[in-house]
Amino acid sequence: MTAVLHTERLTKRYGHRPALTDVDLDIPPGRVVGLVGPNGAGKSTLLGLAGGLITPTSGTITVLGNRPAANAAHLARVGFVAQNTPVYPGLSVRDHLRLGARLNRSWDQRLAERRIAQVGLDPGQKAGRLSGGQHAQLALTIAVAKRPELLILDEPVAALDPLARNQFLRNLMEFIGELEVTVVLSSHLISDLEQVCDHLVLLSASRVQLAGEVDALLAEHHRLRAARGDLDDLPAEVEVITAEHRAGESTVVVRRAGTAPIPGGAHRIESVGLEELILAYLTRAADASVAYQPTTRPMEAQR
Ligand SMILES: Nc1ncnc2c1ncn2[C@@H]1O[C@H](COP(=O)(O)OP(=O)(O)OP(=O)(O)O)[C@@H](O)[C@H]1O
Repeated sequence: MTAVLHTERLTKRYGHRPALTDVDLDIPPGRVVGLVGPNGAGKSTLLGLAGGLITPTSGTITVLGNRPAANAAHLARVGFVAQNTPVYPGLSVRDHLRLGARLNRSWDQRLAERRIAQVGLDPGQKAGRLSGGQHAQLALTIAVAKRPELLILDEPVAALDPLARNQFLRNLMEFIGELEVTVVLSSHLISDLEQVCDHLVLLSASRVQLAGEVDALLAEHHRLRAARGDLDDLPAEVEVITAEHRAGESTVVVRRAGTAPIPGGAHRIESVGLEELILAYLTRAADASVAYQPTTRPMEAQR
């Protein structure tokens, strides 16, 4: 199956600052991919590279079998909603749909009008007068009405209130079903991603820390509880992601390769949820970056 998004050692630096380092990814078609990571992890950079807004420093990226934004026909196959997708303030919602129809050969006017009505946007309203949430809904409508094969959404729900967010995600799921589109969606709201994503990419400090199908990742990870010290000698196939020690008990999140047996020392083996899994990897990445931080004490004070 040809990957919708394929990268090999994809790297982007701004000056000396790495935004993305040696990223190898394969996103199969039909997935809804949640892209997560702390501020500055490289999420927007990855999405910008996929949308052809920026170019790599090294490595390669292909989108739908071609380089990003290769030509007009290729651009038409990708819908992109950035964090602050521009609209024309002086044009009405209806004008934006007209413009979309003129610029996109595969434009679906009925889909666009239905969506505008569903989310309660007034077609006569000037885009410059829309709220942040309404603005996001208009940008998404334009992106889906192109009937893209790949829909890239950079924190689309950040500006929405909880009710609008819920409505946005329900709408999105409806459209995903109808359009048979692959979606890559970045968000800090893990509970939202949990509702819609079947694939996960976790970035931290410019690198991919975890990637794969959500169900497979959840099946590979476990929470072990044991008396403190009983989990000190885990076999090599059982990788410790995070460990917490409290009141004589250790709680450890582990990744088990294949069918390697869980060690006998654990008195409880529990499954983990997506939020716990993501937090475990983010904690590990944050701990690693603290461990490698050079001391910030001035030389004078150290003497
Ligand atoms: N145009 C730019 N010029 C210089 N540095 C940049 C530029 N864009 C991003 N960066 C840097 O690249 C790194 C990754 O930024 P990016 O915006 O991709 O992160 P992010 O994961 O999307 O963050 P957030 O969750 O805050 O939106 C950061 O260190 C950021 O400061």
